[in-house]
Amino acid sequence: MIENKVLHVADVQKNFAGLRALSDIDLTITEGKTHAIIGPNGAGKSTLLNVVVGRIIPDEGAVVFDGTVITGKKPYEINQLGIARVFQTPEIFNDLTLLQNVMVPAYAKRDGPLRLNVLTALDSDTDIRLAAEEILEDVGLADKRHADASAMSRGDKRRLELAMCLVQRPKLLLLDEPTAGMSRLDTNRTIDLLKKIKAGGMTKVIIEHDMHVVFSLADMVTVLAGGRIIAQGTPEEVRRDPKVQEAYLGGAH
Ligand SMILES: Nc1ncnc2c1ncn2[C@@H]1O[C@H](COP(=O)(O)OP(=O)(O)OP(=O)(O)O)[C@@H](O)[C@H]1O
Repeated sequence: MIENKVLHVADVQKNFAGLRALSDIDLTITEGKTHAIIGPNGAGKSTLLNVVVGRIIPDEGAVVFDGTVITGKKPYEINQLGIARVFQTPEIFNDLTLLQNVMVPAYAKRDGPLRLNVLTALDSDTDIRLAAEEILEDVGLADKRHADASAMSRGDKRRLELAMCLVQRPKLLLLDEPTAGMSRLDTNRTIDLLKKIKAGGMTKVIIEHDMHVVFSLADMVTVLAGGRIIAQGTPEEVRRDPKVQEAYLGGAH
């Protein structure tokens, strides 16, 4: 079977004032798979994600998404091409209801950078409203759809932000520590939700410190340390790799 590569990060380098944050990063992500990126603090994981979404321009190398070089494109252009990102800290609109929050990115995907009249359109566009309601159902927030986002728990905020990405029906979903700060119960609910999304065939890249989450979800794991890839493989291969145990797991887990 020929596997389709959705994303290719090709020989990327990034320096910050003399600090080498990313060195010789060459990484491919296969369609339909969940690919975890792990590594100790400061390994370069967030920098790599920022390069993919266009927030950071690499000094060298390129990112190819779905056959198109996206290096140098603006974040909203990359988003429109089909990459959505869930942030470590949810970026939601506190003054809007949950439903309105999910409708806003659906407009952004359809119409480009936000239209000035987006808030008045929120009440009138039936297709987008129905799509948003469906996604809220999927993430288990349908009964709260008319509540203000400001009143939500942290776990619910993170699920709302996931819904805001899913409504765009991205080809590639990037998740930056989706379970950070969650209770074990909320973590397990998030794992179940992400498994459900996986069944729908969406490709995902997930940065995660929680090994329970990584081993529950990932088909492939890339390990970064000091801005370099030190290991890649299935979760089992990576778990057994002595370099990984030394650099990341400390040999203790
Ligand atoms: N904008 C910046 N300016 C200067 N240095 C930066 C910048 N962003 C990141 N760095 C440095 O680059 C290195 C990689 O940081 P990055 O945030 O990508 O690591 P990380 O693996 O995501 O870490 P964590 O798990 O702690 O979030 C670190 O040494 C960090 O201090």
